[in-house]
Amino acid sequence: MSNYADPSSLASASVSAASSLLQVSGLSKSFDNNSTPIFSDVNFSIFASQSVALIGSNGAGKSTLLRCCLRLIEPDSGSIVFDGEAIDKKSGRSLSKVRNKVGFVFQKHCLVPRLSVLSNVIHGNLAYCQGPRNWLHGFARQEVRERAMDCLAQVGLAHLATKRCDQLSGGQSQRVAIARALMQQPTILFADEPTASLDPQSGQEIMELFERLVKDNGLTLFFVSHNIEHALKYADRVLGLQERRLSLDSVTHTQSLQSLRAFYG
Ligand SMILES: Nc1ncnc2c1ncn2[C@@H]1O[C@H](COP(=O)(O)OP(=O)(O)OP(=O)(O)O)[C@@H](O)[C@H]1O
Repeated sequence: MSNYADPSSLASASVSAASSLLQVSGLSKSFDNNSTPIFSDVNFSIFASQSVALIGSNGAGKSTLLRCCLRLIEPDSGSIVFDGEAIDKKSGRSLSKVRNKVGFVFQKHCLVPRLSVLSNVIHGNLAYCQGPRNWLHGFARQEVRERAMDCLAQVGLAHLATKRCDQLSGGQSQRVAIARALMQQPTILFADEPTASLDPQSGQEIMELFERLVKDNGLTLFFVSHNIEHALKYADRVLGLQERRLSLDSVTHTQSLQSLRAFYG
């Protein structure tokens, strides 16, 4: 487990923004004006090279919270400091610049089915490209192609570079999605239920891949999961949304399957 300033309590928001990669303070969100918020006054910090799991029942607001952290969904109130920069008031290009530091992996990997694995990974570089020519890997610069191959090697799929994505298994597709996210050279990876559609073995392999990326590459991981065994095994810290609050913020080694099951009530 990584060493970090202790977030074993809800006090993590008091740690200074300078020491955290992502600091969220007083975040609230409701979808309809004046309706009961999905969550309110959420405070937490994520530190570099940490793996942090976010758990909670269906509908607790996990995906919404993840997206609010980058203002992909606009929060109603609260402040967000990412990599030392307040992003509350940013817009346009300066907000995109911050978002480019974040790799996203979803339950549904959203690959382009008819394109090759390599082309899909190269798409991860689009944020850094000017013009549409780079959309096709045939036009991508050699260094970009080499980096894409390197990302594929990191997820163990270099040998499938030329295969079409609609010929991959679910686990392989998720690896391609991770390679595509790595192509962005992210500071942090946000993963929303990355193993939910995978069988237990493939799901574990994906979590082991994340673990390696955190330990060996120093990547920071923020993942949503309903799998509390994964949360305990692969996260340094676990956050839990319940009854519209972030009511759990704990290092995982003080938690157990029993305590996390109890959290679900
Ligand atoms: N765009 C939207 N408009 C209105 N309500 C929404 C919207 N997106 C989400 N919600 C509502 O917000 C609540 C939280 O949804 P969210 O998807 O964040 O929960 P979750 O904890 O990720 O759920 P699950 O574990 O089932 O994926 C739900 O009641 C959902 O219906």
